Amino acid sequence: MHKRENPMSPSNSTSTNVLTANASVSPEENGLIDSLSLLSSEKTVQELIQQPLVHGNDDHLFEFSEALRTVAKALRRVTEVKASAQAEACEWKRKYELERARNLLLEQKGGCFSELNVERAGNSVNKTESSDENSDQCELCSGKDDICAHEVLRDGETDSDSCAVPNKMTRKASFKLSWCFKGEKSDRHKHDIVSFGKGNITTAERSSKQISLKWESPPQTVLILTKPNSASVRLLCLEMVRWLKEQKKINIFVEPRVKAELLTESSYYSFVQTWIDENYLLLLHTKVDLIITLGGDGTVLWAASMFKGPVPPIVPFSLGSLGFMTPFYSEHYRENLNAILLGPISITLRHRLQCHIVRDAAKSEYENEGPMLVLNEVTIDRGISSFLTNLECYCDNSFVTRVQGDGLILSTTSGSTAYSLAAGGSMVHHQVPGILFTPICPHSLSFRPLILPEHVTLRVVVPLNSSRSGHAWVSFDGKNRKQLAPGDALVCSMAPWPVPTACQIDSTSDFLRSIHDGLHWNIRKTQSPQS
Ligand SMILES: NC(=O)c1ccc[n+]([C@@H]2O[C@H](COP(=O)([O-])OP(=O)(O)OC[C@H]3O[C@@H](n4cnc5c(N)ncnc54)[C@H](O)[C@@H]3O)[C@@H](O)[C@H]2O)c1
Ligand SMILES: Nc1ncnc2c1ncn2[C@@H]1O[C@H](COP(=O)(O)OP(=O)(O)OP(=O)(O)O)[C@@H](O)[C@H]1O
Repeated sequence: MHKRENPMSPSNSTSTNVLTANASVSPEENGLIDSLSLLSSEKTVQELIQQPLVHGNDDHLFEFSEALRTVAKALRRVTEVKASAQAEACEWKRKYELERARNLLLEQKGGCFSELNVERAGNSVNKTESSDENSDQCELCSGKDDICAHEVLRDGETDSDSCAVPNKMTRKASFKLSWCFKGEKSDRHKHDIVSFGKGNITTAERSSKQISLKWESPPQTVLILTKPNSASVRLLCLEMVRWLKEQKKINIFVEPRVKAELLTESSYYSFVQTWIDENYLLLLHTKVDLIITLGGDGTVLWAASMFKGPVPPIVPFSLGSLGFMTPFYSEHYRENLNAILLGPISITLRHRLQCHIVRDAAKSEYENEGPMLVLNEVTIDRGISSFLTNLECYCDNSFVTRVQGDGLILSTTSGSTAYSLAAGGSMVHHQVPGILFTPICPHSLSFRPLILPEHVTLRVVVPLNSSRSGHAWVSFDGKNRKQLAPGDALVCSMAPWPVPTACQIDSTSDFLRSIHDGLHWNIRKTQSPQS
């Protein structure tokens, strides 16, 4: 007959663990306590269940061994239920992520397919086939040097309701983006940022290079956005609309206010398209190949704020006072637009920050606010309060600092020449990936501005105990001020949708020109040579 082993015998590994743990209690008690903690391991549970029953004179030992087996079985049932719940949760998560990825893909392809009945254009069979291949491989990447390509899209019959011009077939132009190196198209773009072959660490990419946009099909639809209340802007708009329509056969969208202005001028402009329902803006990026802004930096900010997702390339014409983001001169609009409609165009991808307000009083996630996208900066300040702000700042959950002063600016690199600069922050080239952390009038001699990497998530909390300063105020690109109550937080990270702006020359030349011309940066009379 098979000799059953005593589970408490030193030869048994489980019982060895059980018996050697705690010397201050009896072996039986000690074994039970430690066994319970060990039972959390699935292997241990299995081993205990498979233990043979104890046969011997010691009734206590027998009972103890039976109790252990019962506990082990119960724990195994719990583990099984938990595992199956986890598997189910994983499966739902996978389905959710698949569905989400599919929706994003559809959105990138051209908005809500089902709502708008957007189809791929059939004007070129080869082109459609090749874009199908690309979309299988990677929706956005189609070649070694290419960053992404748009597909040619066509509207169906059903989207006339919110648009002044009914059932007009408009196409989204197809384009390719590629990296350039010192003005040349480079075939050296690699996806590996760091390689460490043979133990030697080398880097291939440190920041994005100049990006070039090449049209694959001609752009056909342009959205013109204008600064309000300006006679010169209005005149230029009238002229530009006529020129684009008559010389370039371009479809034109304007804001409802501008359409009304154009019609007051002449009924000739009735071909210009607009929208009535603000929801139409959600799909505007699927219609528009280019955006032209006529105004100053504020008009570029306005243009960016209209697009909560992807943004078509912006061509900013300067009709303002400073024009950091507006490199094109309005006097030369014909030459500039001729060149841009033909392509290729050097573009700057201006990163945006996406911000959420997490309310302390919110009962569920849905009561929080966001995302709000900013091209320049998000500012948290003391508003009309005469007390210092008291803001706790965290970076990826690590405590950064407490801001005691007038407030804090979280800025993009595009915004580095705006409010952040005025508050003592550095000017940063737009292609340097980073988030600027700039205090406003900090009451501390040692508070210097920081630049943090672009992948971090920043959280600025108004502490619950901030009894003196109480509330703080948050504003987005200088607009949409909202109050933050004690306990509320602003959470901020890099948005996935940059604002592509056309360059006059290239990103670096335009940046340097803007700080020289706009700010007279480092202008000083040259010291005369010693005589
Ligand atoms: N003390 C300050 O410098 C201060 C205070 C408040 C707001 N602002 C800036 O104004 C911006 C809003 O601009 P607006 O045109 O709607 O308001 P606005 O008409 O009041 O213009 C503010 C000024 O900021 C300039 N500006 C805007 N963005 C810039 C940028 N990226 N680089 C350099 N200068 C820039 C504009 O050209 C304009 O001269 C905010 O995002 C903020 O950066 C600056
Ligand atoms: N299409 C628009 N609709 C409503 N407001 C707009 C529009 N375009 C611009 N604005 C607002 O008008 C204001 C002035 O615009 P903008 O900054 O372009 O002109 P500016 O002040 O003359 O130029 P600069 O900023 O170079 O000094 C800004 O606050 C901007 O947000």
